[in-house]
Amino acid sequence: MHVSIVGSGYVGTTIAACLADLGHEVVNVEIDPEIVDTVNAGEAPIHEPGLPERIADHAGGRLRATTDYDAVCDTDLTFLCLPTPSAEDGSLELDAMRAGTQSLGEALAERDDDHLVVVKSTVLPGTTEEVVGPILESASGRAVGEGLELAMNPEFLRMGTAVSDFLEPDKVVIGATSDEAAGTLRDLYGPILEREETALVETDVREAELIKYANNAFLAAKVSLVNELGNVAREYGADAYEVLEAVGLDDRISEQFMRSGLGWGGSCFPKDVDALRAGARKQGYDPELLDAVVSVNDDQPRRLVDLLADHVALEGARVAVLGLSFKPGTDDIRKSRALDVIDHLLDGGATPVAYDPVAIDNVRETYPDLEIEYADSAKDALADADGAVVATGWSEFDDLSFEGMARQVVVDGRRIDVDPDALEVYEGLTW
Ligand SMILES: NC(=O)c1ccc[n+]([C@@H]2O[C@H](COP(=O)([O-])OP(=O)(O)OC[C@H]3O[C@@H](n4cnc5c(N)ncnc54)[C@H](O)[C@@H]3O)[C@@H](O)[C@H]2O)c1
Ligand SMILES: O=c1ccn([C@@H]2O[C@H](COP(=O)(O)OP(=O)(O)O[C@H]3O[C@H](CO)[C@@H](O)[C@H](O)[C@H]3O)[C@@H](O)[C@H]2O)c(=O)[nH]1
Repeated sequence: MHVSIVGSGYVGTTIAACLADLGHEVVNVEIDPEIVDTVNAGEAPIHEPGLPERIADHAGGRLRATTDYDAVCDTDLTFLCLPTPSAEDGSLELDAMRAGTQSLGEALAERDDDHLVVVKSTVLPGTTEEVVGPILESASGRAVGEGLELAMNPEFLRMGTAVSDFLEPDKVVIGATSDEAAGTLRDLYGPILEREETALVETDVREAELIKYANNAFLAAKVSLVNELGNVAREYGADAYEVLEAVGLDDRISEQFMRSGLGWGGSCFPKDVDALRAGARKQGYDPELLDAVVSVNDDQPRRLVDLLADHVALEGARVAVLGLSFKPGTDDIRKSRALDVIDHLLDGGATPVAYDPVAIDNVRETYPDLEIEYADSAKDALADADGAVVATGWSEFDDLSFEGMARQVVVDGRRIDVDPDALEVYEGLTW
């Protein structure tokens, strides 16, 4: 099929390369010309395992990128992979969705062929039918249901494993306004749906929209619960990892998402839980449990720095910060807990010396005024440091040598593999 994808960020670029891999002709429509040039040069604009080789294989062939919305006219369907960030008050902000939908609608006005528009972005119930649909209709002069179809198809891929998550998902959720729209998506995902492990969920648009938020809220809540249990375990002098490993053997609970420590960050959980909380309040419901999920999470970085401060006077201390990305395997630093750790260290008067294998440039560009030092390796970050905090669980931190530190005081928010007996102080946040 011929597919256009509006927005070539983490999701749009990944699914474009994967759909090209499945044999579709794909064009990314993106406002950032630098991203467009990068994709057309056969390179990945983000760090994501499996993506560079796919873009290199298909760019100039089944995959291209452009800033020109007219490209959608040569395609059968368009995915909207636009950002849906939080506004100041945590509510869902739809400016980019509105602007992108308007441009898409204007482009589609030029053609009267059948076209399916699929909302891939995470949006609250009602957004697809009450915001996207009407903008499309007014900008295109066409009516939804009359050759212009609308669907919502949330995405569950994770950063760091985005390619395999997309190609080998647990489920594909299709919320369509017509059988025709659902059928087009079933055809598009043919090889993915043929896998025995892929469940197909066909539902109404509103349910599809909410499934995505419920999924993320559930996972974020699980990690916050695990962190609360971890904090309690530590007070009892018990190892939360041993406790939760046993708990996870219960099929009803599962072993996944059981890593306690510094908590959840990233481009999705924080904004999606906030949007759901704000949305629920707007509907007249007070989401007390979700509020607690956030406050437990918000406290973990401070707890980690307090733990360090039990052993090292922060004022004037040189502190190695190991890891900056919000999780291993990605250069994404959005709402990374490492940044909160850095803020607390700075508040305490310490000098953070940060190292990350792939995310340093993103931090430098995003926070040019951040008064920290950067190191080219973990070894360099640790050199002469009075203490170290582990903020992201990159595997290269396992079995790291802490030699060269002024004092071998290590506090760990991610449970890396270390030999505690080889260190002056080793403290785990929840063990
Ligand atoms: N990142 C994830 O892991 C993930 C997973 C599932 C769902 N989602 C959801 O997918 C959506 C996109 O997320 P993302 O992480 O890819 O965002 P992103 O910020 O990485 O990418 C969005 C892209 O859209 C481009 N853009 C903005 N306005 C545009 C316009 N008017 N026309 C064309 N391009 C425009 C931006 O330049 C950017 O490259 C969000 O709703 C997010 O919640 C993200
Ligand atoms: O046991 C765990 C598992 C995760 N995390 C943290 O939780 C955050 C999110 O991790 P993960 O879910 O693996 O990464 P994301 O790429 O943010 O993916 C989530 O957000 C995406 C965007 O909505 C969804 O598509 C995915 O299904 C959902 O897992 C990260 O900070 C992790 O460090 C923990 O602290 N402990």
